[in-house]
Amino acid sequence: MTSLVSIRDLTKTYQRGPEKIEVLHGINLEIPTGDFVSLMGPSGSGKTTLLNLIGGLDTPSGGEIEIEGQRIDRMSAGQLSHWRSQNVGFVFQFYNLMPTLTAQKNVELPLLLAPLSAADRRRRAEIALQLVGLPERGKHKPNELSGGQQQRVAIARAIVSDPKLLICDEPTGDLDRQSAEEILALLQSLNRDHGKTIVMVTHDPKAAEHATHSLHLDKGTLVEQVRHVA
Ligand SMILES: Nc1ncnc2c1ncn2[C@@H]1O[C@H](COP(=O)(O)OP(=O)(O)OP(=O)(O)O)[C@@H](O)[C@H]1O
Repeated sequence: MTSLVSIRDLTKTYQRGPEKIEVLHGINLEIPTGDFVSLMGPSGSGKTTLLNLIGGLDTPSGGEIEIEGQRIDRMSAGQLSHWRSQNVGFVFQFYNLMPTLTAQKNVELPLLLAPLSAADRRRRAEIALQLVGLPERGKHKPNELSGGQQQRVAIARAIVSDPKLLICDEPTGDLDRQSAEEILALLQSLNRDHGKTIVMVTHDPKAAEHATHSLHLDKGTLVEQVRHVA
């Protein structure tokens, strides 16, 4: 199986005042195309740091990150931002929707820089909202939607540019059990039926069970990798 993500000897050091703190200590990891990977571990173990490096939101202190054959650790800030917009969709715990915009306009946001007509943007956002099960909520503002519905809008925004990779940081962390299960089922369907490779940080072992593969980080080191039987 080919890898979508190849990570070699990855380190990340933060400067805190005069102190340098290494939070990732030489991670080696292959994520095959089509995997749904959960990333678990204690608070402060480096999960979000690793996730942000894979998604190109931050740059490593050492080592290599290759995604679909592209060395993203060697890209300039401008190249990385362009690469992200074409290749990665992001889903966060608190949805990060624009409160003044309708669901439809929130989903259209990542398309504003693409060479598309307004009608094409509208059509693509409608398709994405249909895919997440919210075809009739396009005109609603985020505060008129439940948490689960807001997360669906955020997922529609993440997939509207058709990226291969979805990066999810605690996507169910703010939801009740039933809404969480619905969001996890949606992520599973995007993985199985639409070929998205997903990397998801979670504290919830039940959420991790929906993944095909679990990784465990402890104090900046990968300590366990488990492949789930489908
Ligand atoms: N920008 C930063 N500057 C300095 N230190 C940071 C920065 N970001 C994270 N850290 C530190 O790096 C370590 C790992 O943080 P990270 O957020 O990756 O952990 P985590 O496993 O995602 O934690 P949690 O489960 O609590 O979200 C922590 O000690 C954190 O304080």
